[in-house]
Amino acid sequence: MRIGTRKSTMALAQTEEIARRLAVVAPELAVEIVKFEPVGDRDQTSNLLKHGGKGGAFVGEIRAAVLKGALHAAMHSLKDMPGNEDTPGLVIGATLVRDPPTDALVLREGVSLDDLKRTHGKGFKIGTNAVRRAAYIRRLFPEIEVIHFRGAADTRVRKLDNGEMQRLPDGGEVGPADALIMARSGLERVGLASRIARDFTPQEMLPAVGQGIVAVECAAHDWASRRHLSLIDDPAAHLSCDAEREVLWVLNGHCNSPIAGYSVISGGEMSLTASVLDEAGGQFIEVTRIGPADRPRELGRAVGLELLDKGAGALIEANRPAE
Ligand SMILES: NCc1[nH]cc(CCC(=O)O)c1CC(=O)O
Repeated sequence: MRIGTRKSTMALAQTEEIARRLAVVAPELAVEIVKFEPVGDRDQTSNLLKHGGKGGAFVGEIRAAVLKGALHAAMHSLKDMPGNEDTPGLVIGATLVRDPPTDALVLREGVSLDDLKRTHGKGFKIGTNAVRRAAYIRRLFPEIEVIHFRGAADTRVRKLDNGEMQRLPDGGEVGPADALIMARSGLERVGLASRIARDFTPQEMLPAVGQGIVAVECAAHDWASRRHLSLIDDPAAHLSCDAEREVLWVLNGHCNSPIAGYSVISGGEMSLTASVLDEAGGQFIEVTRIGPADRPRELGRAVGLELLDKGAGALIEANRPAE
């Protein structure tokens, strides 16, 4: 099985995890990891919107290789997979057991959490490229300055520590950052979890749809690969994937939309919370519903429709990038 992946430290760690799990359940299968450097990684300056958002920037080239048969499978962070359109011919063959879904604060060396608290965020620069994180951090620390910050997980922390400026698409630059907000799971995968100064609970900062879940995509007609991938599929993660992504689908979420969604399964029930914010964090619509865990799409649909009833559509359209 040839599995395609980005070549960042985090992506390779995720793909190696897939290979390890396949080796346990299908020892006869030879796995080859094929590294790609998609445009979103080659260009470290532009806003991702220029490359068709996260979808175009990170997953487009690898998907094309699966579709033409050059790869049997593609590794994706589920969080980075576009949720408002299908890719005909491809299916998610496996979702791995979910890693911690939450976001965390990483401080520049020499800066303490007390400094941040004392200033109530004043004069502090927090780097992130995610509209959702920017919106939540502005709710938590209203006076904080949020700056555009790009790069693979380990690169981002290195830029923070070195006090590097972030180049901007318009030729200017911002920085240096005093802190970053990043996914705990990503930091763990690149061996930087010890740098976490504070974890945000899902209540403080609702995770992105699919955060912490590694997905493996394959061709719909490739039954051999589908059978192998089904052996490493975690049913609970797959149910959460289906519920959370249904919300994105109903909301027609684009790559610049501040949408969050997180589900928890307990016994036979699933609780799904999703929210839509504006970038300034001033407007905030949140919905929670509970339903049978084995009907995740129904639950996701109900949550998505209730968000629309409460006015989410206008917030999402206001942030939609021009075509
Ligand atoms: N867009 C980058 C990305 N894609 C997935 C993760 C890690 C978390 C995950 O697996 O969901 C990250 C890094 C981050 O958000 O800090």
